[in-house]
Amino acid sequence: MNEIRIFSPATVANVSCGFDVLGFCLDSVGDEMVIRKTDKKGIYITKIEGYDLPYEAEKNVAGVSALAMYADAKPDFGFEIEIYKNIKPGSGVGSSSASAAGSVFGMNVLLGNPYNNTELSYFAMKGEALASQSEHADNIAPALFGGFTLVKSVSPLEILEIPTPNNLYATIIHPQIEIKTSEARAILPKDVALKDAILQWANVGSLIHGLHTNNYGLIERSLHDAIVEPHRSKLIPLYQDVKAAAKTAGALGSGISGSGPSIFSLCEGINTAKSVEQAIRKVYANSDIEFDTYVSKINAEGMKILNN
Ligand SMILES: Nc1ncnc2c1ncn2[C@@H]1O[C@H](COP(=O)(O)OP(=O)(O)OP(=O)(O)O)[C@@H](O)[C@H]1O
Ligand SMILES: N[C@@H](CCO)C(=O)O
Repeated sequence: MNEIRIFSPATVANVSCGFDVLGFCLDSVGDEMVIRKTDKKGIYITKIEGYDLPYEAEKNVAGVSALAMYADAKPDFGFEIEIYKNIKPGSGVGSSSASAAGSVFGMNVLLGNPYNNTELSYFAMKGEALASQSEHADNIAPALFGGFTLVKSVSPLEILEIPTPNNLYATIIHPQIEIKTSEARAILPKDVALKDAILQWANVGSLIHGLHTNNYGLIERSLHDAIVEPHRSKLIPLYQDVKAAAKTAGALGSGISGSGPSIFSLCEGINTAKSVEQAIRKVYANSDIEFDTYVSKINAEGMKILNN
């Protein structure tokens, strides 16, 4: 195989209480990428469609992750990368991660799969760091592993796969503003109060237990963020109104998707997810804010090969 076309999924990071640790994969939105071998050694981004992004490999997250893997693999050929971007950069559903993870996933297949998903996540984090000025894997991991993931540690990198209840859906609303992850990280406090930390790790533990036991009530009671949301929600217009409308329409809970501005709601069943979508659309419909919404099942597979 000398060329591969893939679907590289959008992802939701943090998942309320799990800042920089938890994430899940979406299946209704993602980028497409083509990676092909070339005789010319090195990494070359040869086509970008959808959004205006750098062609220089060192300035594009897809190229940075690819270069990191290339330096380790040392093949006697090069790779060309085409990016067909559907995920708006700065939207909060892992646009940078879809590129960073997709390039190394595609290269790995063309190399005969010498690396596992944790090793691929390591390379992809190098690309993610270009976008967010920090190495975090909570979008990268669900994009590569699929489903829900927990990043146990970054150094050494250890990623845990968490079971996904089969009737869990996500409703996403994306107000058309851009929030760069690097900026949304810069406003966070360096220290947290012990009482908030206790609440946070209690919720992370109970959320994980709820996912393991298909306990939707426990998932609902765990979707709270005492540490990051109070600072970042100020960046998102009508955030509290969206949360309230989603809850009234039956959502288990809502939170900021990644660094925002997208807002996710987790729902039991597709009918509830669609009702929540209708309810939260009304919140922005009465404002001058452009937005889009979608409902997505949790994508248990992650990356998809489109040309095999
Ligand atoms: N291939 C790429 N895809 C997306 N963004 C890229 C890419 N290469 C460089 N960038 C830059 O990375 C930034 C987007 O990453 P950022 O992490 O801020 O947003 P996001 O990934 O969409 O959201 P989040 O990480 O919160 O889910 C933009 O400044 C964009 O110009
Ligand atoms: N955990 C990261 C995810 C960014 O998508 C942050 O919130 O800054």
